[in-house]
Formats: sequence, structure tokens, C-alpha cells
Amino acid sequence: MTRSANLGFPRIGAHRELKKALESYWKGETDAAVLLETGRELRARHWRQQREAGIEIVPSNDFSFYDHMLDMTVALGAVPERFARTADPLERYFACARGTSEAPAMEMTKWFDTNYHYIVPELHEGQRFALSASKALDEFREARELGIETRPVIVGPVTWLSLAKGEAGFDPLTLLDAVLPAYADLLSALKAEGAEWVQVDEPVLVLDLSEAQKAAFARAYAALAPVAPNILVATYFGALLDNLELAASLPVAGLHIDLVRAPEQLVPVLDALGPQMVLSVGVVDGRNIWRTDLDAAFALVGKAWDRIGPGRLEIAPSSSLLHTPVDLDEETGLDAELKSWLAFSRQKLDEVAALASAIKRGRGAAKAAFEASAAALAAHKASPRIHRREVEARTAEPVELARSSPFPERRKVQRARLRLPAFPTTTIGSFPQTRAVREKRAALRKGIIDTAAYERFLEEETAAAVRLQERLGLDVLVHGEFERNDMVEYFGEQLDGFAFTRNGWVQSYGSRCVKPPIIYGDVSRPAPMTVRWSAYAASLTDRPMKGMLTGPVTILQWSFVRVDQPRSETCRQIALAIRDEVLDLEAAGIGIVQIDEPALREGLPLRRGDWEAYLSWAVDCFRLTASGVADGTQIHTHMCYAQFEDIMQAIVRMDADVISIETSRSHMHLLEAFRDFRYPNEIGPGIWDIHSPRVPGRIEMEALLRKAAAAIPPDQLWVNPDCGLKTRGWPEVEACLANLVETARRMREMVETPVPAQ
Ligand SMILES: Nc1nc2c(c(=O)[nH]1)N[C@@H](CNc1ccc(C(=O)N[C@@H](CCC(=O)N[C@@H](CCC(=O)N[C@@H](CCC(=O)O)C(=O)O)C(=O)O)C(=O)O)cc1)CN2
Ligand code: MET
Ligand SMILES: [Zn+2]
Repeated sequence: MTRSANLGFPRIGAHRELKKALESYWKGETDAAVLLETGRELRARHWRQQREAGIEIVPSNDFSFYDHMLDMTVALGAVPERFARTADPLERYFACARGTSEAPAMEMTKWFDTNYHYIVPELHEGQRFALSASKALDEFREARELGIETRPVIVGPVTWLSLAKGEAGFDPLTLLDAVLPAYADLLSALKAEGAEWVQVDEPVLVLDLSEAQKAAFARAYAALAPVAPNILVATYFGALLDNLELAASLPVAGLHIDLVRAPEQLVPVLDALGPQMVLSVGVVDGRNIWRTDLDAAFALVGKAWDRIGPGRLEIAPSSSLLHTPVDLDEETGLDAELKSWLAFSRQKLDEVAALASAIKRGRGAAKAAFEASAAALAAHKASPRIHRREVEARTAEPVELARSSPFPERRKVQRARLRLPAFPTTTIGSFPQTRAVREKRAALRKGIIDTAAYERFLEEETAAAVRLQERLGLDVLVHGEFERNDMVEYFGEQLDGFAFTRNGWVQSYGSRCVKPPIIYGDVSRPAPMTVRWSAYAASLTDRPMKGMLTGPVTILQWSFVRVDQPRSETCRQIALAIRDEVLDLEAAGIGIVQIDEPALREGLPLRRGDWEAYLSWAVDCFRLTASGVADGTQIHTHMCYAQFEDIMQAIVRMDADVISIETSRSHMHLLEAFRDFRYPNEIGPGIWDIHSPRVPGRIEMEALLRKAAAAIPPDQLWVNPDCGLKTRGWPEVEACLANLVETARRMREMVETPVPAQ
């Protein structure tokens, strides 16, 4: 019989219980027992909630204390050697994720096109594997003790290897045969424990695959299927396309497909599916927060039912619900109309259950749910809050995307105006968001202090940051971003067409969460957003003060976006709002404006064939924000976590006067792309990895900067950290910035670059 299923539930808890438990454990305020108990409570609560919602196939092992890729790495016995000295398994696990004083953390990177970060497996030639953790088994048993039979979830071998990194020239995929026995041990242990099914996630099946990857799929599943419980291979975030035949021919019992991102793949999948295979149709969006159009979803499910019958069908969200907030019922601040358009994780489970009962017992069985969905959808479509004629008219008008003069000319004007030394020093924007800052904001929210008191506090913080930067001798200062809860949410709160939630938290990495704003309508800027703080900070110093904005692509990428118009259209609306802000900053005397685009790379479509179209509008939107200023106004941008090699052309086309990038963890490796491309404008390669509390010494920073100066003409170089400092503490910041400024000073002496006099 057709069954309702879930692929994964958010782990952090409706009130970020996991975040709080982790952070107090890390601080040493609570012991491991408290943390483990919090994990147990969250799992139990989430299993029960899924069961109560009517989900028949409930996942286990989707919980994680940090990241599910790291869990898999631990299970396979592939923890890097440098952590072996940490004896306690829980401590060792967190050492991998966060580093220790002796062993730097494992790398972290974006999970497909989401804002979730996974811990990258580090593999080497001759790597050995052995099943080394019982987590999947323990959680399966734990659920069974609560009376809930679950379907354990693991990351599949081809995805796990494909997302791993090896030393230069080493392809982790060559370890397939070596890793399969450990996978086989894990799967047969689950089978022996009585698991009937297991969900094996292979999202790389929606990417462009090499021949080696394709061969690995056939080989892996031929080896694993005989020893495993029934395997459901789960794909999500896109269409199988040319990998469809491969996926459908695997010797496994079931396949999950994403019909939200790729509804058009249903018919081809049905055509290709083996005669015994179960099909799990992902029809409720695991990546966005809009309420499901149950009629449309039902039509898709019905099509599958007609073709394969009831016995082989499962109804599920498109992907794990990890990427959506937990519970809409917690949102007491949203107006009723807007709320009626939305569904968070718990509401999505209800939708899946409604679809399953409708297909099994007829639509009458879920009449209320279908009627409510149709009514909300109709109201949403007709709502006057979505379309604003003046915004749409302005968005349609052509705007010049190029700056008035080419870079070499702008550079002359800017150098004459700014009079910066060689190797100018700056930071990326934020200074520590201490507990005191967050508590003040919480106090304002709760009405304990008023706006005037809050702003006085922010002025003091800003002034102290300006004084510190002057004392340390930085050349281009920032105001510190103390007024911002988050670099995207802060803008979302001030722009029209955006809604924001009280509790709509989504895990970004480890204990760090974000509250993505919701773009529901045409976007415009009712008033300046940042000028007050930049102008205040500028008034305190004679040095150049850099204005600080988040770029349109990043605001788009880190928000929940409307689906009734192309992303490019929404992005252009945001770009026009940011353009106005840039011009207001310029008019207020701010001579340098940084427009951050850390998510530009992450927004790349998963298939290469779609890259060009995306990069074209994304870069245009960035240019639109910057093209209105005079030659003498210097535009910076900033990117982190990016593989720049792929997108150099686009970065050149952005034509920012200065770009700062994250390079220290890769030991300037990323800079090679800029060298090979003869990147024409100025660059600040990060010389301080801000992701850990470690204080790099001057020798280390100097080595990085020299390496940069060997790759890039020194008069194009800036000196800065990898990214903003909001997650760091003041003592490290002060020590590191002192080293950074000293490093730049010594470089100036050493290189004696003639600074053009213009
Ligand atoms: N949106 C987004 N995505 C991003 C990044 C980013 O900066 N923003 N950076 C990259 C890395 N990702 C990151 C994601 C989150 C955080 C982060 O620091 N998040 C904070 C929350 C930030 C926030 O919204 N803070 C609010 C609310 C803070 C809060 O929890 N307040 C307490 C009360 C205050 C207290 O006692 O601490 C509460 O509500 O209970 C504020 O400052 O106002 C956290 O999880 O701790 C850092 C990096 C990639 N993706
Ligand atoms: C994730 S990129 C962060 C850029 C931002 N200006 C900051 O310093 O925090
Ligand atoms: Zn950054």
C-alpha cells in the first residue's frame, strides 16, 4: 500500500535546544551527559511528532550533533590522523569539526546549493576504512524502544567519496573498493538488527557525473544490495536527466526523486523505473516555506499511482526538511494572511500525510486539508500585497550597468582621493557579536529597553571599534555591524516585500543558525538602511570609513524566495534597492562601499549547462548596485567559501575596484586563479583564517602575504582577514589585527613598491 514518508527532520529543535546544549557543553558549563540527553529528547520528540502527523515511514540517523557527513566519516573510520590524540569519541568528533590548539579543524563547505555546510572528508592514497561507530544502529534501537520502527538514513558511498577531498592529484573515488566493506558492514548490521529499509542518500545523481562516478554507482550497489536491507536511493535538489537510466537500473529496491525542483522528470522516471522498484515522489518542498498546492501535488502523485499502482508508491517531501524551520505555530508575530501561505517542517508533514490519505481513501478523506490549501493559494495569488506597479515598472526600465570609466581611470581618481599606502589594511566588516550585543538586541525586542537606549549602546560599541582600529593602525575602517542581527536578515527587516519570522531558525553549520527572511512580494526600499551607522562611524575619524552592504544575489540566496516569478526578477528588484543605498552612502560622504556577495558562487545551478544564464543575470545585478557611483567612489566586494576557478570570468565582469576573498585555509591556492586570469583590479586575499580562535603569528601571515605578492603584482594587493569577525572574541581580534597591520608594514618596507603619485 502507498505510504507517507519523510527523508529527514531538522535537528536543532523548535527552540534551538541543540544549539544551546552544544554551546554550553563547548564552554564547559555542562557535561556530556546533559548534551547526550538533549539529543535523546530531541530525537524522541521529533519521531513522535512525525508519527502523530501520520507519517508512516519515519527516518532515524538523520539527527546529528554537528553534521551528517561528519557522522558518516566517523562511522567509516576515516577520521584524519591528526585527531587521534583526542581519546574521547565525543571530544574527537567535535575536534574534527572545530579544531583544537594542535589540530586545525577539517574543512567545511556548502552542501549543494544550500546554506548548510558539511564537514569535508579528507582522504589519502592507501586510506583504510573500518566500521567504527554504532550511531545508526543505536538510534534505530532507540526509536524501536519508543515503539517506532524507522528507516535509517546514511550518506551513500558515491556521494560521500565525491564530496571528499584528497591531496592534489588524488581522486578519492579510487577508494571505492576500499570503503565498500565498511559500508557493507554497516548495512548488514542494520539488517541484522531488523531494519526493513534503509535510505541511502545519493544527491550527486542530480549533478553532471564523470564516467568514473557512473561506474562507481553500478559497482557500489551491486556489492551492497545483497547484504543490505531494502535500499531506497534518495536523490534531491534537481533532476536526474542523463543519470536517470543509471539510477533506475541500480539493483536497489527503491528510488526517491525530487518533483518540486523537477516535476517534469516524473514521466521519464516512470518510463525508466524497474518493474519491482518502489518510487518515492518528493512533492512537498523541502527547500522553501510555501504551502503546498495540494491539488497540483495530488495530480503528480495520481499520475504515478496510475502507472505503478498503490503497492510501490511513497509520498514524501522533496528532500530532507533540514533546510526549513521547524514549526509555523511558533510564529506569533506573522499576520494571519501571510501565515496562511506558509508551511514549515511540521506543517509539511501534515501535507504529506494529507496527500497519502487522499490517494489511499479518496480526496474526501483529506477534504479539509485540500480545501484549506486551495483557499490559501487563491488568496495568495489574488493578494494586493504581492505586486506593486511602481516597482515592476522600475524593474523593467533599462539601467546602465557599466561604471562611468574603466578601472585604470577610476583607480587614478581613487588613489588621489584616498591616499592609501601600498598593501592597504582593512577588515571585512563585522566585529565581534558578543553576548552583550545580542542581549541588548533581545532586550529591545522584549521592550526592556527603548530604541534610544539601544542606539546609544550601539554608538558606544561602534565608537570603541573605531578607536581600536585607529589605535591598531588600520588604513580603511569599518563601523563593525553591531546593529545587525545577520547580514541578510537585517536588510530583509527593512525592505518592503520581505517578511521575517520570530523563530524560523535553520541550521547553517554546527550550532550556528540563520533566520532567512521571506520574500513574498515586490521589493523596494522605503528608507535608507545603513547610512545612519556608516555616517556616524565616519564622523568619528579622519580615515576612510567603508560602507557595508549585502549584495542582491546573497540576499536572494539566503532568503526564502517567491516562486511566482523567476529568481532573476526578484534579484533585480533587490539590486535596485541596494543601488539606492549605495548612492545614499556616497551622498553622505562615504568614499568606499563594500557590497558583499559571498553567496554568488553557491547560487550556481547544479548543472554546468545552466551556469551561464545564471552568471549573466547574477553579475548584472551586482553591477546594477554599483554602476551609479562616481569614479572616485571605490566599490569593494567580498566572497568567501568559493571555488573561484570556475567563475573567474564572472568575477572579472563584476568589475569591483577591490575584491576580498577567503584564501588562508587553502594557503593562497585560490589566488592562482586570479594570477592565471591576470585579474585586472585590486585583491585582498585573506591572510587570517577567522574560522578558528587560533591567533596566527606574524611569520605565518607574512608567509601568506609573500606568497600572494609572488602571484599578484604587489600594487594590486590589499591586506585583510578571510571574512568578517562576528564569530570571534575581542582578545583574538585585537591580537590578530595587530599582527596583520605589522605584516603589511613590513611588506611595505621589504617590497618598496613605488606607489603611483597621482
Ligand atoms: N544568513 C547568513 N548565512 C551565512 C552567513 C551569514 O553571516 N548569514 N555566513 C556564512 C556562515 N554561516 C553563518 C551562519 C550563522 C552565523 C551566526 O553567527 N548565527 C548566529 C545567529 C545570528 C542572529 O540572528 N542573531 C540574532 C539573535 C541572536 C539570539 O540567539 N538571541 C538570543 C538572545 C540573546 C542571547 O542571550 O544570546 C535569543 O533570541 O534567544 C541577534 O543577534 O539579534 C547564531 O547561530 O548564534 C554565523 C555564520 C554562510 N552563510
Ligand atoms: C559571510 S561574508 C560576511 C561579510 C560581512 N560584511 C561580515 O563581515 O560579517
Ligand atoms: Zn565572508
